Amino acid sequence: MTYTFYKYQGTGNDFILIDNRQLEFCKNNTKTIKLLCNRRFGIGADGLILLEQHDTLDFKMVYYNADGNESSMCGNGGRCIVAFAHFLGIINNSTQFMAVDGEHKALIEDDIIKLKMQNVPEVSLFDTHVFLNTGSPHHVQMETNLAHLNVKKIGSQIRHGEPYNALGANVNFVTKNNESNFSVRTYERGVEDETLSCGTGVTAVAIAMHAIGETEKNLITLETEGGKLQVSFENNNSEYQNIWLIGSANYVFKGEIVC
Ligand SMILES: N[C@@H](CCC[C@H](N)C(=O)O)C(=O)O
Repeated sequence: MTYTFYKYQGTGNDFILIDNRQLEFCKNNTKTIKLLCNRRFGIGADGLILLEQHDTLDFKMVYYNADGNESSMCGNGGRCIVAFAHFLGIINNSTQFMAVDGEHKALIEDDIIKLKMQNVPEVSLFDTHVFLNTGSPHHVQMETNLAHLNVKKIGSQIRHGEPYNALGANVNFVTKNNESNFSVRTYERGVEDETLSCGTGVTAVAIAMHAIGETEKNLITLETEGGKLQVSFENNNSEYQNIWLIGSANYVFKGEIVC
């Protein structure tokens, strides 16, 4: 079968998007999805996302990492699929859609997509790092020399080591620039490399920095290798609520694949 694919990126986290409302895409073929995401033998992407129909909401998002496996929530992918649904004419400037971690609301203002994330009821603090789940599991640790850090090597060791082991976690390294601005580099599980930006990752970083007292702000700017993102939230009795991930999401190109 021939499918039209669309390439989108959100602060350099790039995705193949496919309109699968007819449920024709070979979604259980891990090898094919991995090949499509390969940067030398395929289209090249950090992940592949299917837009499918949902009974009560505007659409459903199905997310696969570049390794071909379906995974947990992707924040940048969530912002990209909203831009894609808008391009397809499925939605206007606001939407409610289903993802693997539940319902999400989103708002569109030009190329800025504001995505509401699930509440975060628990943030685990350790001497060296913070662990929390923002739709995907995230290890967050502060670093003084972010620019020279070997993110792939150290991130991989942490992702595969105790206590994460085979299930793994995404690993975020952070430097504080000021009360409301932090720089972040992320090693992504399922891509098994550093990506230019991770949406659930910067969300985790903003909340972690608040939880450990590095900031009292509730609107944080995160500088990633692929650009700026913003995260806003409320903290009520140690649960983080009303969390929004804000940033650009853009169409790159389209093409055809046969599989
Ligand atoms: N790029 C993502 C996170 C995608 C999921 C992650 N790789 C995992 O498997 O946990 C984002 O923008 O949130």
